[in-house]
Amino acid sequence: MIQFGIIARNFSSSSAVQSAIKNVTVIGGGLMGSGIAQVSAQAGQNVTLVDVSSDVLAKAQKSIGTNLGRVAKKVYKDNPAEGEKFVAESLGRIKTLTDPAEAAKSADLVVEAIVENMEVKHKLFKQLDGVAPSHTIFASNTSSLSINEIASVVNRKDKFGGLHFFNPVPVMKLLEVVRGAETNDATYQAMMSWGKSVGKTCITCKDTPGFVVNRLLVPYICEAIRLFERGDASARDIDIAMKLGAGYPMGPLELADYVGLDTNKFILDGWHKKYPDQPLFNPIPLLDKLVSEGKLGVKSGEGFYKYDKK
Ligand SMILES: CC(=O)CC(=O)SCCNC(=O)CCNC(=O)[C@H](O)C(C)(C)COP(=O)(O)OP(=O)(O)OC[C@H]1O[C@@H](n2cnc3c(N)ncnc32)[C@H](O)[C@@H]1OP(=O)(O)O
Ligand SMILES: NC(=O)C1=CN([C@@H]2O[C@H](COP(=O)(O)OP(=O)(O)OC[C@H]3O[C@@H](n4cnc5c(N)ncnc54)[C@H](O)[C@@H]3O)[C@@H](O)[C@H]2O)C=CC1
Repeated sequence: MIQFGIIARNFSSSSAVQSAIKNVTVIGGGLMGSGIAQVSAQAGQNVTLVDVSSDVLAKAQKSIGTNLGRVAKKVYKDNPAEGEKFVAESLGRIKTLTDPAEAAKSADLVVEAIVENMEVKHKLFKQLDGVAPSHTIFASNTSSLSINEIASVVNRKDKFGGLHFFNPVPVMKLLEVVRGAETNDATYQAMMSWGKSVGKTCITCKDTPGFVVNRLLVPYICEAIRLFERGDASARDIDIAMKLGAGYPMGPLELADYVGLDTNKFILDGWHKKYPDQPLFNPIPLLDKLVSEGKLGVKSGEGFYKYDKK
């Protein structure tokens, strides 16, 4: 229920925050990109959702429709017709494309949520920099890569920053707004207002590894995996401990499965390579083993727990 309050705020005119950004291009239609497209569209913005795969785009449209339905059912519980209108209008604001360059031509803001790979992100932003209007702001939703390093390939470094959302995007209330070394004040202010306009509470972060949340969350999850690996407690007991003893909505091993064990490993390995003297970032043999066995968590049907395959 608490989560729902923020969803309602996205489009309640009395409390909505206005943003100069009206046309948003979201690149990557997976887990995060589809959520970012949803919250933007339900806040009244024109959204272009881009993915290299048209199958992914079809799947994204379906899941956005389902999640908007969840919102409508709650907000318009006494007025189902209005709820249907809300879903149809929000969906109507999202168009899909497979060509990022085409999509960037009309964007005030591009939010990138593609695969967590520096080379692939560089290739994309280099291409977009050549075609997007000069006023267009570029932002990355990266979990663990450096914003400055991603921005290094574009000319508009002053119009580049990080907009880091959390999974599930329609529910999680936080947005980390990351100022890169060259992000100018106007870009930073525009990102903050845009974040508020899509219903998020924004915090300001420097371009440090994991910003705020992941810098704390990833080592915490890793310590839980190490504790389990040592045989100090069962997975169930570790999760119960942190839910009932610390008030977390999910235990650390459940959360690791939810985020994806491959994603956890990718973040850890990247930081270990960059900061080999930080013991919190040391590789974890159990995590490596699970990932090598294809046990990636919820998405693969098994991680620390077993799940119905989606
Ligand atoms: C890796 C990174 O870079 C950063 C990250 O994202 S780190 C991960 C951050 N995320 C977290 O820490 C998530 C922690 N977990 C939670 O907050 C909660 O367990 C949860 C919100 C995921 C689920 O909550 P829950 O109470 O157990 O389940 P549930 O009752 O099904 O859902 C609560 C609400 O969220 C909605 N919801 C749940 N999952 C949803 C989804 N994927 N999309 C849209 N809505 C969703 C439900 O409809 C429900 O809404 P109402 O209250 O309005 O009915
Ligand atoms: N999964 C999570 O919990 C979170 C992930 N992130 C970050 O968000 C980004 C995306 O993550 P997910 O949504 O989980 O990944 P995902 O794998 O669900 O989606 C990525 C999508 O990008 C598409 N794609 C890849 N290259 C592309 C390109 N050049 N042009 C257009 N589309 C392309 C893929 O087809 C895929 O559909 C990553 O940088 C990740 O680190 C941030 C917060 C949380």
